[in-house]
Amino acid sequence: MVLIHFLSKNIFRPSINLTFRHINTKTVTLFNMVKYLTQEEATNIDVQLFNDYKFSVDQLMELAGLSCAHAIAKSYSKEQLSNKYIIVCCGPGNNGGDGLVCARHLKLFGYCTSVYYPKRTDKPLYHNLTHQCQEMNILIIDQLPNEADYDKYGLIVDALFGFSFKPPVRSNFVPVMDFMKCSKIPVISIDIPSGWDVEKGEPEEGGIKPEMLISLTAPKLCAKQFTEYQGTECCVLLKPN
Ligand SMILES: NC(=O)C1=CN([C@@H]2O[C@H](COP(=O)(O)OP(=O)(O)OC[C@H]3O[C@@H](n4cnc5c(N)ncnc54)[C@H](O)[C@@H]3O)[C@@H](O)[C@H]2O)[C@H](O)CC1
Repeated sequence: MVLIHFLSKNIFRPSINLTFRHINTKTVTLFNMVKYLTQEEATNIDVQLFNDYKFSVDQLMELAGLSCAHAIAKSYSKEQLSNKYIIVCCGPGNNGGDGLVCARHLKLFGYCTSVYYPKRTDKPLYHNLTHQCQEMNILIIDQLPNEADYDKYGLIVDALFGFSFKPPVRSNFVPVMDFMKCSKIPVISIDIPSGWDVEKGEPEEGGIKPEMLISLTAPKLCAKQFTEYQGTECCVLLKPN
């Protein structure tokens, strides 16, 4: 889980106190350190970062995508993936933008990287992020891989929907959701496992089961379905319960 410690007084001041209290025992758990956010709280932090702290979306997205690439590289070595592709599935919102940035940095780290971006957002930021991927020779694919090609892929990065997702998934995204659910290629989700309710978690009918969740800023309530970890690392591999 990657926690990008943005400067939100409301969220992180209590966490800092707790961190100090636990330092002597050497058993700091993430569970005790951070608050799990509701959908509304996550949205409000975003608003606060833009309006009060004057961050731009480009700044935050670059930081988010870079952190995701670091978390992935730390958890899955190039040797382990043995030249298999990482496919980054990008959605229409900022979560998809994080995915495009992440893809660019993964490529810079030397991973074979491709992007599936079915519903491109018609805004300059997204045009630029897509252009940067293309300029870096990242393969942008228009079709999901066929079953026969699944063994060319070592990882799926799920950057389809983040904290603004409202279930159920609309029909045009069902094929990519099915790909992430059924392909057996390990999935890493950025911020929220796509298709999960941000607060209640996996849908009753069964959703994607990411091997790793990268939480941005702070985990959202759905992350309680992952085991918390001990230690002070800000990036660790979590196994689903
Ligand atoms: N402060 C931070 O932590 C930052 C987080 N970032 C990332 O931004 C997302 C949240 O981005 P947002 O644009 O608000 O929304 P999403 O990407 O979650 O998706 C909106 C997008 O999805 C469509 N949509 C919603 N529900 C459905 C549905 N049921 N079916 C189909 N499509 C759906 C909606 O229409 C929009 O088009 C956060 O999670 C982080 O990943 C920022 O990058 C940096 C700051």
